[in-house]
Amino acid sequence: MAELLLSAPGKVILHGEHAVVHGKAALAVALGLRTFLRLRPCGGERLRVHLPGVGVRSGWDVAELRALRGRLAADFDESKSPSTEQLDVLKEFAGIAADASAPDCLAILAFLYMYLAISAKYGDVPSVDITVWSELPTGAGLGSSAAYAVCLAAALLRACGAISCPLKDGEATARWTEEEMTLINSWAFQGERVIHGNPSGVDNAVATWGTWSPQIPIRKNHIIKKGREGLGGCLVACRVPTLRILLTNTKVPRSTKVLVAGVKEKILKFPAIMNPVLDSIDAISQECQSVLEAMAANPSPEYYPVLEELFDINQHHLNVIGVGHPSLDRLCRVTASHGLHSKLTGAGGGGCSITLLPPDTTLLAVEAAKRDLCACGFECWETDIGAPGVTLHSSSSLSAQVLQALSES
Ligand SMILES: Nc1ncnc2c1ncn2[C@@H]1O[C@H](COP(=O)(O)OP(=O)(O)OP(=O)(O)O)[C@@H](O)[C@H]1O
Ligand SMILES: C[C@@](O)(CCO)CC(=O)[O-]
Ligand SMILES: [Mg+2]
Repeated sequence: MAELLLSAPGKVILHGEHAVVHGKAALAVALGLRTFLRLRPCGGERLRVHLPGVGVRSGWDVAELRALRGRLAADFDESKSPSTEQLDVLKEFAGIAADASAPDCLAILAFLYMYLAISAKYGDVPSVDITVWSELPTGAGLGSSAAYAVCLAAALLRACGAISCPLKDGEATARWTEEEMTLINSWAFQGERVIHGNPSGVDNAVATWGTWSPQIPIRKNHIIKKGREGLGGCLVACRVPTLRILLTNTKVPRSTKVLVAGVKEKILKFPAIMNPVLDSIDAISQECQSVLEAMAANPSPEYYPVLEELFDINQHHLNVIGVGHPSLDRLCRVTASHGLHSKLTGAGGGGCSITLLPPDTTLLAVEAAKRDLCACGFECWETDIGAPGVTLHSSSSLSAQVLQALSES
C-alpha cells in the first residue's frame, strides 16, 4: 500500500459543552487548526508509532499484537464501547498503570484499542510506520483528542482496506464518501471513549465532517443523524454569519475526562439544582442558533449584544456546574476591561476561551486586549472558524512545516 497523508480539524464549541454529554444541544464549529497523520508502509512485521505532541515513540511486533488481539477475545464493532476489562489488558500489555491518565498513556491506549479493534473486524493492518503531529494545543479544549482519534480511525480503516482511497493522481486533496465518514466517525468515537470516558461525540463529529458554517446543532446519541441534519439544514436553509473570534489559551492543563466525571457527580448529588442549569444551557444554544440564523439573513450589528450576553450567562453557568477556573475568571475580567465578552470553550478547568470580536471592535482594542492577556501568561490568536473535516492530502498540498514535522520521525 502507498503512503497516506491525512488531517482532521479541531473545534470550537460556542455553547453547550458538558450539557451535550447529558443530551442537550451544542453549537460547534471546526477550527482552522488541524492534526496531521502520515502512514508509511515499513518492513519487518513491526508497527511503529511516533506521537511527538505527547512524547511517544513506540513499536510493537505485529505477531505480538495479533496474540494480544486473541487475548481480548472480543467481538469488536464500531458501535461497541471499549470495556474496562479490555482496557486493563491493554494497560498491562503497554506497561501503563491502572489509574494512569497522562497524555502519552491515553494516546497509546486509544491507539492500541483502535488498532486491535479495527484489525479484528476488517483484517490485518500491514506493517506501518505512523506519525501524528498537531497544530492544536493538547488538552486545551480545542478537540485535540477527537482530531487525533479521527485521523487514526481514517488511517487504520484505509490501511486494512475497509474504506477507499479517494485521492486521485494529480489531486491535492480528497474527502471520503458520506458512508465512509460515518464509519470513520463511529470508530473515532470509540477512540474518544478511551480518552474521555463518556464523550458526547460532538468533537469527533465536527472533526469528521467539519463545517463551513458556524453551527451544527448536535445532541448526545444523535450525533451523526442530528449533526448531519443540522449541517444540511444550515447549508440549505440559511446563510450564516462569519464570526470573528479571539482564542485564548490559559495554558492551565486539565483533563476532559476528569471534568466530565465531575459534572456528572454534581448532577447526581444535586439533580434539582443542576438539571435546570443544563436546561438553561440548552436554551442558550437554541437562542444562539436563532440569533445566528437571523444575523445571516440580516447582518445587523444589533445582534452582537445578544450574543455577548449569551456568552456571559453561559460562562456563569459553566462556573456553577464546576468547570470554571481562576485563570478563566481572570481572562474574562481582562477582556471585559476592553469591553469584550468571553467564555470558556471545551471542557474548561483551564484550557481555552473564546472572545467575541464584534465588527465595530477596533484593531487597537483587539491589540490592547491581546497584550493584557499575554501579560497574564496566556497565548492568544485569531483563527479561521469553519474548516473542512477529515481530508486526504497529496504531499504537494501540505506546507513545508507540516511535512517536516511529519518526517522528523
Ligand atoms: N497530537 C496528539 N498526539 C497524540 N495524542 C493526542 C494528540 N492530541 C491529543 N491527544 C490525546 O488526547 C488527550 C487530550 O484530550 P482531552 O480531551 O483531555 O483534551 P482536548 O481534546 O484537547 O480538549 P476538549 O476535549 O476539551 O476539546 C491527550 O492527553 C492525548 O492523550
Ligand atoms: C466537555 C465536552 O462537552 C466537550 C469537550 O470538547 C465533552 C463532550 O462533549 O464529550
Ligand atoms: Mg477531547
